[in-house]
Amino acid sequence: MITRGFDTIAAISSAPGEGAIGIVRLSGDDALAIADKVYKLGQKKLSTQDSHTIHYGHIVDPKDGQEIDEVMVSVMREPKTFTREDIVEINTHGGIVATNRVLELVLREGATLAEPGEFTKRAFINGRIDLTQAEAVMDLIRAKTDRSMDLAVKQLDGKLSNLIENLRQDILNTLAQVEVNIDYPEYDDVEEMTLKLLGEKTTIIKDRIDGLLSTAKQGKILRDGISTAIVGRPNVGKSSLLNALLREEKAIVTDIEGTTRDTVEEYINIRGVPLKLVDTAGIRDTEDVVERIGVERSKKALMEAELVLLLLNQSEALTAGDRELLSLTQDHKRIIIMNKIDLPSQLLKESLLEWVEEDEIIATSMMTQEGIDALEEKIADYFFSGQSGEKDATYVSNARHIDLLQKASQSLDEVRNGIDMGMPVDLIQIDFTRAWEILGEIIGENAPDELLTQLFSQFCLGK
Ligand SMILES: Nc1nc2c(c(=O)[nH]1)N(C=O)[C@@H](CNc1ccc(C(=O)N[C@@H](CCC(=O)O)C(=O)O)cc1)CN2
Ligand SMILES: Nc1nc2c(ncn2[C@@H]2O[C@H](COP(=O)(O)OP(=O)(O)OP(=O)(O)O)[C@@H](O)[C@H]2O)c(=O)[nH]1
Ligand SMILES: [K+]
Ligand SMILES: [Mg+2]
Repeated sequence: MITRGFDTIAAISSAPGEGAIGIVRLSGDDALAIADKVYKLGQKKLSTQDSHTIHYGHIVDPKDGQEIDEVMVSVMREPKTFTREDIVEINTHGGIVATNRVLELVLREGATLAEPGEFTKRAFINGRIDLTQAEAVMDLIRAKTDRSMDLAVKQLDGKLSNLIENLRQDILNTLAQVEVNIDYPEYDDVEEMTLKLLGEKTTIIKDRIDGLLSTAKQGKILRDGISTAIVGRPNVGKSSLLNALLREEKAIVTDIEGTTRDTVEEYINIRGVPLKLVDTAGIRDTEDVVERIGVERSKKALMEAELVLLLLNQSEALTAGDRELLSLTQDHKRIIIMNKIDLPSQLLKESLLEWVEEDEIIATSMMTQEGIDALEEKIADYFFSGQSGEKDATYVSNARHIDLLQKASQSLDEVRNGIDMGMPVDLIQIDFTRAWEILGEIIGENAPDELLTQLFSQFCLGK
């Protein structure tokens, strides 16, 4: 894909399906020439228009003169464009047929169908953005909460890139200083001085890398959300809890056991902590085929969850089913919710302490909303212990970045070991340089084709 280089690509850049306006985007040297072939408004030519202007007209099939759509066409000339190539955006009437027909026409007239992410890939290859910014484009599209969106926008702005660039510059400056020392060994203690310099810089740079790595756990949470399963036997109030947290009657609530048949997923923001919340079918043995499949899905959601909200009905005594769930979730990060405290109590907190830690328990009523606030606080505390207010911090959230930062940190450990073991400077320099190279991989320097293909193939078509 990368070697194809500079042909002119085209794709539908708006969401598939019906919409008010659809966008067919072209990028490359022939974008304007191709657009001219299909655009019609009197004698007007798009190729003679100023950059960053928009034009009313029609898309007409040059073969038979048939009018395809009434459009607005944006003309953007390189280099100040998304891809750093000439870009034409044809704004069609939204709808599957109009956008598809315009796309087919420009493909017939010389454009090549863009691969997923190819526009963004060109922005990267042409040097407008680095790899972390390209990855941020995808994160931005996928973001499900305000916090994950904020995180992606910062990365798109180059916040992470700048940090990485600065670290690399520091390493480079140090290496240059080491070279100078080696080239001019006028003094007897030059070796000692050089090792001292390397040692100090290694500590400073490694501290900064480790500092970034320490944000990884929270970064991942902010980006992906915490997968949270609401589980419990039938009728304990799981769907009522989902609705209470969403503040919306999303899931069906009835007094019939087995109301929820399938898992229901929602993204929500609880005090800055994004959750992927899954309401599940009440877990019990059942003859009902559909419900049984639902129960299997509940167990799967439970197993995959990072956080389990286990509901008990405190107006009933603990059942065998409750005990099974208590033991099944033992090794999970969990909150035990004693629900229905508006009803007379049959289940004492004290009797639960045999099974669970006191601070795992919280009491609620979905009828009176009592305890919802405390629950939200507990969830936020679990993951942020009061730090969720740090809006301006840079978080690393991407597994690829985390992996490379760890490797860079390890190379610096090697540098430190080398110094401690009295290794020669030129060997120590190798590990120091290695850290510089690894940091370069984060921003996509010398990125191998396979990596780019793999990364950009995860993008949407037309992006
Ligand atoms: N119609 C339309 N809307 C869109 C996009 C698009 O491609 N087309 N975008 C697609 O994702 C996003 C906007 N992202 C963009 C990022 C950079 C440039 C750009 O032209 N950058 C140049 C020039 C900046 C300037 O004029 O100062 C540059 O960085 O050199 C354009 C769009 C969201 N909205
Ligand atoms: N009194 C009282 N009733 C509640 C409370 N929470 C839920 N309920 C009621 O309990 C019944 C079951 O609630 P659901 O939210 O459907 O329970 P569920 O756990 O999702 O049930 P299944 O999906 O069937 O497993 C409904 O009639 C709710 O109105 C509560 O705190 N107090
Ligand atoms: K129910
Ligand atoms: Mg339910």
